[in-house]
Amino acid sequence: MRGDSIVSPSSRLRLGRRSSLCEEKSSADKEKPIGKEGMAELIILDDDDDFQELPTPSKISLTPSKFSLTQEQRTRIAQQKELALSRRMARESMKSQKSSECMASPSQGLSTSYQDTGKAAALGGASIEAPSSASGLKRGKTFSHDQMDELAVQQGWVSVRKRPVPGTSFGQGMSLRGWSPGMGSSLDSDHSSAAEASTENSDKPKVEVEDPKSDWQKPKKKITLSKQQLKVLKAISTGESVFLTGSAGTGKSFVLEFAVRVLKAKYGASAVFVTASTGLAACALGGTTVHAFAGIGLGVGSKESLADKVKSRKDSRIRWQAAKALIVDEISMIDGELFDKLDYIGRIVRNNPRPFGGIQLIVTGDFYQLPPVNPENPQKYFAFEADCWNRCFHLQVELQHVFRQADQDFVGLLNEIRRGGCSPGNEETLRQCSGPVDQSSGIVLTRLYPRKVDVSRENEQNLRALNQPTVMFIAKDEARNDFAKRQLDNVRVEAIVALSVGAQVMLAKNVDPGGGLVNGSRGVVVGFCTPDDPRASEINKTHHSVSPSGVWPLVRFACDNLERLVVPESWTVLDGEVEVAKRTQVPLSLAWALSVHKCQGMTLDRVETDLSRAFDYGMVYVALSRVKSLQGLRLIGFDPSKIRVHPKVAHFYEELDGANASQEEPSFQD
Ligand SMILES: Nc1ncnc2c1ncn2[C@@H]1O[C@H](COP(=O)(O)OP(=O)(O)OP(=O)(O)O)[C@@H](O)[C@H]1O
Repeated sequence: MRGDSIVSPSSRLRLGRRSSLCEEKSSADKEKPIGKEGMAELIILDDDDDFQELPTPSKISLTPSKFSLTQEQRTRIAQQKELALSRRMARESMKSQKSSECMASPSQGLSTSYQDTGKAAALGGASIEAPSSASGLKRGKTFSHDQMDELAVQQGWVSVRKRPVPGTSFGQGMSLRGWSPGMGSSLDSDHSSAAEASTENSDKPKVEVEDPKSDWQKPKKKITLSKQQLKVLKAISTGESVFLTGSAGTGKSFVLEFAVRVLKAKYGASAVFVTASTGLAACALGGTTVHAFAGIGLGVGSKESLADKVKSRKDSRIRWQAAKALIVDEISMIDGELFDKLDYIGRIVRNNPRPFGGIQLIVTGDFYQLPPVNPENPQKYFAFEADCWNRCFHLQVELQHVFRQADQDFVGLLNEIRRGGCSPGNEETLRQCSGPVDQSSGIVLTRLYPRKVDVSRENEQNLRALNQPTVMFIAKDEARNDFAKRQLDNVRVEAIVALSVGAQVMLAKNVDPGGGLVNGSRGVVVGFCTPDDPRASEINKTHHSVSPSGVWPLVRFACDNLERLVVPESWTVLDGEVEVAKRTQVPLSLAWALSVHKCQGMTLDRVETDLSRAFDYGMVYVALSRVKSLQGLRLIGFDPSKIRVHPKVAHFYEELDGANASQEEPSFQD
């Protein structure tokens, strides 16, 4: 591990402290005080204040389905409960051996509450508190699991299939709690290994916070921000612009989630814009692409013409002028030319000579991961090559402690690959990962492929192997012209989606970020709602062309194990603010296999990958670093020559290290 890890403002990187971030203030967006102890405010925010305020690109459109509970189902539930309870007890006993001041005590973990949102379900704990909203029930009264299971079904919080569907991988049946976190979903966050790793660290984490991703399936675990993470959040809370980098799994996105809360508390939600380089990353944060925020369409053209375009369009002009903080995630995929253009537009549209017109910038990403696709100007391939880059940030911070993987040997191996190396010992370790991975728990391996064509082949083969009738969904596409129509190829859902019962699927749109249903959420098709069902006939009134057979998929999602009816969604292609094309389709794609590009930013439990055809910089590193442990990795076709690092990236991080070494402030390490 390298020494200092925070690049504190060196003369090269530092800007003077800004007392105020922008001139214009309205009563609506007046800065809210965050108090002397800015971070204290940060960590005591209610979960209700959580990310529900994030801009959601679409309305919630998935509705839980209801079924009645049979005796057979009750028996199965009881079996699942026993299993869950024994797993839980084993976990708790392991945890108690590693007791730590920064984690919830095991006794806390043994009971949990149903939440008032109605999405609650039981853990394997001994007793469960009923929601206050449940009719006839008082908060605080405890119920057996059986009572709660029945209550949950009666109240419509959960639904239970009448019989298991062949090929179903999630929980193999109808358990209310058969899902264990991280079963191949990008958004499952099981912090146990991470928290354990952090407690073993000598740099005692400072602040306990509620994990914003905790859900009703798990006890709310206390998680602890590392000193570095805390330092970054403090800087952000005092209005500093920060570039936050670090290897995969160091918690960049995790810090961002808190940063969004801090900034919204400070400036008001309407002045904070959450963006990312790709739609997938943006959706995971509940934001939009940086192009959409900027109102620059595809971003082609001179910076002057783009600034004119933004100024002439009311919506985009108002957005730029209202912004007090701009968050940009996955910066590695934004090229330097575009970054300079954004800086220019900010200065011109806001009539303010400071970088980005004085907007506080929070930029995150790891340049060792995937690079920009087709950068406009090869001289400015990476964002750090932008002329404005070093003027933009008060702080450039490289997080050091990896939370995603607890095994330090694996972390060392990944860090070596990140920097383009692979020692003979590590190569041997990876070659030994070619054997089968334990799938007895029903967790299906996610296969990662460098090329999209392999992803399609694999998904199609698996669909055929189910040997179930296939239902076709045909997108309704609308476009102003041929150019706009071609842009629909970039939309995250295919023109034709073929589904069968048992198909492993992934959501292609953020439909309910608060409920965990986001772009990338994993699920399984458990049935189809037929046209005689009132819900289906309602959808068919407007979207019959999408489903010629008039049926609509019922999907059980991993995030909460609930079955939902999935209805069509629309994706639009904008040129600036003008809608030029639109696709309407069921927001699902097959998910036995994923492309490496699609999985950047995800945490996966079990991965199988063939990287012999990896072609881009950082691709091998991105694929391998998704998985939490070597035990969850099946690697076939490993070729060390496919580990590629762009020399400019290596140079950038050497400079960052150099700046670290010369900093005067005490160093921070995890
Ligand atoms: N302080 C912490 N305590 C416990 N868990 C943490 C902490 N910070 C991050 N994590 C967990 O570590 C995992 C990886 O975090 P995250 O996805 O934010 O990393 P990242 O740096 O954005 O990774 P990538 O570069 O791959 O996108 C997540 O499960 C996250 O919840």
